[in-house]
Amino acid sequence: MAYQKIQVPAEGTKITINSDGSLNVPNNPIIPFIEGDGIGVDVTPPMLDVLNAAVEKAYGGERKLVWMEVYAGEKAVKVYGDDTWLPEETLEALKDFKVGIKGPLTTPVGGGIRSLNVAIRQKLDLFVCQRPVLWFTGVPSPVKNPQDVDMVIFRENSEDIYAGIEWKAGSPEAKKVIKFFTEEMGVTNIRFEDMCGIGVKPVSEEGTKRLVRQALQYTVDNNRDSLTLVHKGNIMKFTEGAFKDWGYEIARDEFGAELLDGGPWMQFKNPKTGKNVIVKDVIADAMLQQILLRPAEYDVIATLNLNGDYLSDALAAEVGGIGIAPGANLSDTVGVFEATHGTAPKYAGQDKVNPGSLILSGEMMLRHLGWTEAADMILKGTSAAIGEKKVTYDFHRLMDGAELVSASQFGKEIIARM
Ligand SMILES: NC(=O)C1=CN([C@@H]2O[C@H](COP(=O)(O)OP(=O)(O)OC[C@H]3O[C@@H](n4cnc5c(N)ncnc54)[C@H](OP(=O)(O)O)[C@@H]3O)[C@@H](O)[C@H]2O)C=CC1
Ligand SMILES: O=C(O)CCC(=O)C(=O)O
Ligand SMILES: [Mg+2]
Repeated sequence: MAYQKIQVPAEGTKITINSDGSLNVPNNPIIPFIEGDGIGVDVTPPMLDVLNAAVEKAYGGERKLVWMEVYAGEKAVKVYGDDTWLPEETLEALKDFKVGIKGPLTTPVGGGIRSLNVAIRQKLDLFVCQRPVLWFTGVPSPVKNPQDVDMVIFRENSEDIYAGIEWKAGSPEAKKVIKFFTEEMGVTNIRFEDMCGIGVKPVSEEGTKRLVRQALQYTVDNNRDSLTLVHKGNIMKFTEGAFKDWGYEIARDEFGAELLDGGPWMQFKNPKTGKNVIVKDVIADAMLQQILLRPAEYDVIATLNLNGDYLSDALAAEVGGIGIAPGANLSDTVGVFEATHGTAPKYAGQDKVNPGSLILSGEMMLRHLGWTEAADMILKGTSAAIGEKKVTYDFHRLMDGAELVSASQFGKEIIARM
């Protein structure tokens, strides 16, 4: 496709998909990136620098990432004109080039445009939001044993109330939906019908199973101990409760799991290592307590969209906060990597915030490409920079004897230690 504003670099090559579904990664892949709103200008440049340096150090001149800027959010409006927040060609490029990375994008609260972040996930059907939570030695943490926090969240990314099916209180649409519920569906407990916003929470068997399948496969491939289904199925029986039931079903039908002590927990042998894998479930509110009090008992987590959003920030706090919380949005063919945090507008443009989340999202991206040597170097450099207490404001305010560095300097400290 010929792009209107996106400049495709001449020297790069496109990543393609092999017939077995794996990525065919050339030595000079073109990687689309979105700078992001707010602190996007602060975290994206150090991320690009660190990834370039890691690839150079790992492979000499043999491999190179060829960056291609694509636009979304405020920058898209500047480049394309009024009200073009998410140009069609940005979505096309992410789909076409298969692997990309993005900074955070602003979503107004209570009105205005719907989330561009969510739109990218939904339009590209990036149904997995994978967010690993791991403590780096020396990072300040509010829990006593942060080394026990080692979890990977698989958040369903395409359904639940994030589908954005809702109507404003008092609108003719809300009134029509409420009328349908009360007159045709026997609903008697909408308390204040006249001025009542109303939303819909779709959760499907297929949507649940494709997410839990990926989480179980990750558990097997990475020889992890357990998978926990997190849900609020006691209250929302046919959405969150069904998520739990479908999750156990796929463990049974596709991974050979059997009931443990009469159930509902299950177990199966990892076919690759022989290790016993436990499949369990926890109700979401209890889980927020469990991750604080007994983090060692949790490993891979599969959950619905909203629970996953809450859990991501809560768990990130245990290992230093959302300044160091990476993630990936994945479909079977496309990956768009992004940090867990948002645009933190009060810090925008100050070269102050922690670029660690986006840098570690880049680390995940390199691993996704199979460029593990470069990915390992980023982990090494990040761990060493923190270990030597060269940290941004978020860690500095909680660490004794640390040296405060800017966002860009933190990137340089990582590069110096790779
Ligand atoms: N995927 C995405 O693009 C996301 C976008 N958003 C959007 O971002 C906007 C702002 O959301 P908000 O709720 O304020 O959440 P943010 O994640 O943007 O910021 C909340 C707080 O987290 C801390 N923080 C965030 N990023 C960093 C960082 N890189 N380094 C250090 N600390 C950090 C800061 O804490 P402190 O004040 O303690 O220093 C900040 O005030 C909204 O429009 C929201 O919709 C939100 C989440 C994800
Ligand atoms: O899209 C947004 O504005 C918020 C998204 C979010 O909080 C998340 O994905 O963790
Ligand atoms: Mg969030």
